[in-house]
Amino acid sequence: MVKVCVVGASGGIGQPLSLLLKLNPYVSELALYDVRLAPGVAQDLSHINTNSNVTGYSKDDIEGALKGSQVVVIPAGVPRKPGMSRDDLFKINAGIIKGIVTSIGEYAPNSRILIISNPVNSTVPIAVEQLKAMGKLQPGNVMGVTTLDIVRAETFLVDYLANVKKSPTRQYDKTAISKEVTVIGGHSGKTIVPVVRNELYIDSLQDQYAEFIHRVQFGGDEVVKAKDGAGSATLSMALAGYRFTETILRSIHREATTPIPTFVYLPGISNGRQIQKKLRNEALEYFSLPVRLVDGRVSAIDASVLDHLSAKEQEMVHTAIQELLGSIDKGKKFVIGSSKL
Ligand SMILES: NC(=O)c1ccc[n+]([C@@H]2O[C@H](COP(=O)([O-])OP(=O)(O)OC[C@H]3O[C@@H](n4cnc5c(N)ncnc54)[C@H](O)[C@@H]3O)[C@@H](O)[C@H]2O)c1
Ligand SMILES: O=C(O)C[C@H](O)C(=O)O
Repeated sequence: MVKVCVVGASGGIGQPLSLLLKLNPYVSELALYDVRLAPGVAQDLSHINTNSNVTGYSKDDIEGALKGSQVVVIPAGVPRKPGMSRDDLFKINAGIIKGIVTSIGEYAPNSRILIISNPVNSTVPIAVEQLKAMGKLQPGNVMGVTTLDIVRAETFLVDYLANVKKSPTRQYDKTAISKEVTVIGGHSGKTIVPVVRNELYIDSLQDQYAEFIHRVQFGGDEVVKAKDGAGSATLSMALAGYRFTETILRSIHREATTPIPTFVYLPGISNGRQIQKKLRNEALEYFSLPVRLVDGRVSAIDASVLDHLSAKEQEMVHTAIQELLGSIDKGKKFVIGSSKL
């Protein structure tokens, strides 16, 4: 049985994510931490009659929340408003993530750390560098959550295919088609690279293929615009964050899991160096790719998806890498300063 801690539990993502985790049979203890309102959210959830115990921790007790946690999920920090990029959140969220990860290094150094807070392309490097500086880094434990991009890609692919002539969706159910698409790279605009495994689908989409790619890459903007100043994706993100966390929990319980993409520190993973070569950029330290899990930790990267990329997908990977290099560098510099790089 597992203690899961949600840091940022009172927020737009934190609350529905905590609700979903309250329903998970593998969770024995759900620790909710936030700088505001977490005891209230925990009291509310504690009236649900599933087996886990829920406790809310107030601002000054992150130690209590983290101690004994095997999994820590972090949706803490500010969300975007219309006109902002995810990178605009760096100013506030970089410090928030550094602080939270420092506490994790102190109180739950062996936990799996699932980072939702944006900009993911920089917050994950911040977490890794901070743990490194503390001598507490276990690279397979630090995962940037990119699952929302996959959820979107699955949804949009089915939507587009349902509307094109000669659609193969008439022959397959939605779940089967969902398995034909994944997303690699990073979590922002052009760093998001949707990969459609079945060429038949790309052919069917024709000129809507470009539209499909754009919607996956900029799906976050659609939500930010529609929420009109009230924040960004929360409910679809809670579902995505739950899907990722559930996979980690199943792996901890020795269940076989299919490789799931996550944004990881390549040099720290067993076959990470090979992946850097495969991506033809040995300076690239982070990338999201499907990973194999052992005990809920990344044990290796499954890069088979890279072997079958179309020319267009290769071009998108190249573009993604150029942008990622800058965002990663910015995250690293925030922790270790430019002089040591
Ligand atoms: N990875 C993704 O795919 C993805 C998707 C959607 C949103 N996000 C990001 O997730 C973050 C949260 O989004 P939201 O909509 O839930 O925002 P929100 O403002 O509704 O909630 C954030 C919560 O974090 C809390 N918080 C702030 N500083 C904290 C700290 N130091 N310790 C603990 N809690 C703290 C706040 O009190 C608040 O309750 C944003 O950065 C957003 O950009 C990422
Ligand atoms: O778009 C955002 O700022 C939130 C999130 O990263 C998303 O993709 O919805």
